[in-house]
Amino acid sequence: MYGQIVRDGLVNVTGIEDLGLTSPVLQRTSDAFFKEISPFLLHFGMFVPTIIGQCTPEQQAKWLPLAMDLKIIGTYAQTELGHGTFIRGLETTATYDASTEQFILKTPKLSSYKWWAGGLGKTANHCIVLAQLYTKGVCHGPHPFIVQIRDTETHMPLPGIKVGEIGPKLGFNTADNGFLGFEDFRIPRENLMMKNAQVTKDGTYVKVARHGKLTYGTMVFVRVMLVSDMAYCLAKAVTIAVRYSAVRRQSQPKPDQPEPQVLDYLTQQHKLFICISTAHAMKLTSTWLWNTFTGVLADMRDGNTDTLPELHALSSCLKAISTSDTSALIEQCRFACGGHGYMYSSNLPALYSFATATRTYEGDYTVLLLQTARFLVKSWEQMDEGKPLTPTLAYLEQSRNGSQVSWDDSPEGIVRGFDAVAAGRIGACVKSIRKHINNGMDYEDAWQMTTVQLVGAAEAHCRAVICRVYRDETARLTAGCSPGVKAVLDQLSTLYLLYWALERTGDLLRFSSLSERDIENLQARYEALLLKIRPNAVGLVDAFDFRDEVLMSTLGSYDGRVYERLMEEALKTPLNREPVSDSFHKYIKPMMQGKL
Ligand SMILES: CC/C=C\C/C=C\C/C=C\C/C=C\CC/C=C/C(=O)SCCNC(=O)CCNC(=O)[C@H](O)C(C)(C)COP(=O)(O)OP(=O)(O)OC[C@H]1O[C@@H](n2cnc3c(N)ncnc32)[C@H](O)[C@@H]1OP(=O)(O)O
Ligand SMILES: Cc1cc2nc3c(=O)[nH]c(=O)nc-3n(C[C@H](O)[C@H](O)[C@H](O)COP(=O)(O)OP(=O)(O)OC[C@H]3O[C@@H](n4cnc5c(N)ncnc54)[C@H](O)[C@@H]3O)c2cc1C
Repeated sequence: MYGQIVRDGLVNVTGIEDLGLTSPVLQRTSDAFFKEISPFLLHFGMFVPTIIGQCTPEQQAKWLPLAMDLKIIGTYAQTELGHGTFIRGLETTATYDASTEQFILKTPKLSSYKWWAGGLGKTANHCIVLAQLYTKGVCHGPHPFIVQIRDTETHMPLPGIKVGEIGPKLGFNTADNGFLGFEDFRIPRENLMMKNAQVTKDGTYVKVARHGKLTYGTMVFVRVMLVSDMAYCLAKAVTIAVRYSAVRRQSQPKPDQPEPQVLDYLTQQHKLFICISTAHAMKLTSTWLWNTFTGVLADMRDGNTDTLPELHALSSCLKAISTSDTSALIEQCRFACGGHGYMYSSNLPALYSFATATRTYEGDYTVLLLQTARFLVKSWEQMDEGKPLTPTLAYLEQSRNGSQVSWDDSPEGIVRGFDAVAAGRIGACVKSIRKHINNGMDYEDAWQMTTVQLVGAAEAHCRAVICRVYRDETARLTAGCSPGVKAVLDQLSTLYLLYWALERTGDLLRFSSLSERDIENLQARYEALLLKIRPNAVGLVDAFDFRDEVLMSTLGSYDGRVYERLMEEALKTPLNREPVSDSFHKYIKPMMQGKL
């Protein structure tokens, strides 16, 4: 199994390399080899980006060619058995020894062991290790080190290294996630990645970066990438589910009529068409977020970190919401395919297990939304002090006078409605925190007592951002399209707004003049729109243009031969190699004969 995985991974990687393509393409082509993830994903997805983002030019000149030519294979080992979210609580230490100009790495107890790094179990021979940096008796917090853990000739763990595979998981089972412990393991001083902080030969700590969290830069990059990846995953899942729903015929709503395609049921359209819209919404939002990210990187290259807090807040909530929505909607695609959606050969289980993992890694959902909430509350307080708001929070101004937004069910009106909900929920959080403080709580406790509301406010902010970006980008990108294409894409973006307006009627009743009659109108418009989209549903998923080799699905293949493919896959299962399993003779027959 592992051998096949590595072989496929190398065919994929070297094939891309031969074509001179870059690692984002690796993502896409690896899907033709793996239903889940390549064992080399962490190498290209985190090890290489960290060398680029955390090393000096001299260090990059040493390590980058080796990594890009696969002369070394790396991963990213930050999380430990005892800590993942709380990076400042990481226990692995790197203590500088000036007499030898080395760092001594230690995992002082079991909970300090690195745990989870993809590819660490059996594939990688190097890794980025986040460790608490000690020099001259002072701890300077978590810093990144590049560490060789295996002999590049024999692949044996180096002396002082304890490394292995963590065992089966819900998914990601082609990623050999591993554990790693250090017993007084020494590395050269130069293996501290020194772009943002340095230690001189005599052990003096020199802070380079003006912003204390640039060490966390790789995580921001990956979170930005994951939004795009979720769009891609969801597009695959809804392609499978819509094509299957066009093939599947079931039940007889009208006597003497043939069984209809299940795609003709309004409830099936309700399950699936939001998935098509959401894939588009997240793809357009991810491109917008990527452009924001590259803009902030450019600012930081000019020494300006002022735009980093907004990027952290955006990447945090968009990663949280895109992964949460995708997990839920891929499961909804699985539900829409009945029993066959539960078959591994449908590829929906693998897509789900991949997406649901992404809701956790690279920052847990709740934790990241609270990061965004921290930025929202700070922005509200700055608005109260008359300071300017960042672009994505401009809508807070409308809440300054506290007047209720009048409901307008046009697409732009609905977008403004979501702005009002976000502003209202943030304001409610600020009010709650201030109430608790007035009742004698300190700020930290007042914050903790408001965290349920804060998570909701961050989600509302994120939903408002997605709605606005999706609406604006659709208008911009369809300006030059044919009327037919424009009409269909407008239907999808309007469906997204109507769907979420109906999902958030409570908030809209609270923070706008939405009435019960307005809700009835929304529901009627939504249902009518489902019927309008139905004729184009298969065409819309075909437009995602997934080859069968990438979709890897018995239900979603282009030719629609679902039952033949299900049977073909069934007959391949090892249990069907012999008509009678030897377990019959060993166990079942003796049991039947009372001999067990
Ligand atoms: C499979 C994917 C397929 C395709 C994707 C394509 C490419 C991706 C490639 C590879 C990825 C593949 C697989 C990934 C495998 C998974 C890897 C991992 O999971 S790596 C480990 C990830 N771990 C985390 O994300 C940990 C989350 N925890 C944190 O981020 C922090 O600890 C947290 C922010 C939660 C809290 O830290 P703390 O020190 O307590 O900070 P505090 O809240 O006090 O805030 C202090 C201050 O700092 C600001 N800040 C915090 N984080 C950041 C940041 N990242 N950037 C900038 N600023 C930050 C925070 O806003 C606050 O500022 P103020 O004081 O408010 O000014
Ligand atoms: C498939 C997979 C692959 C991974 N790959 C890697 C990898 O390659 N490299 C790597 O370093 N790591 C990796 N990880 C680890 C991942 O980054 C962590 O699991 C993730 O950051 C969550 O941290 P945790 O496990 O400590 O969860 P915890 O933070 O312990 O979460 C447990 C619960 O506590 C809650 N919680 C925690 N802090 C707070 C708070 N401040 N306020 C409110 N609630 C809170 C969480 O919301 C959650 O409900 C991977 C994980 C998975 C699942």
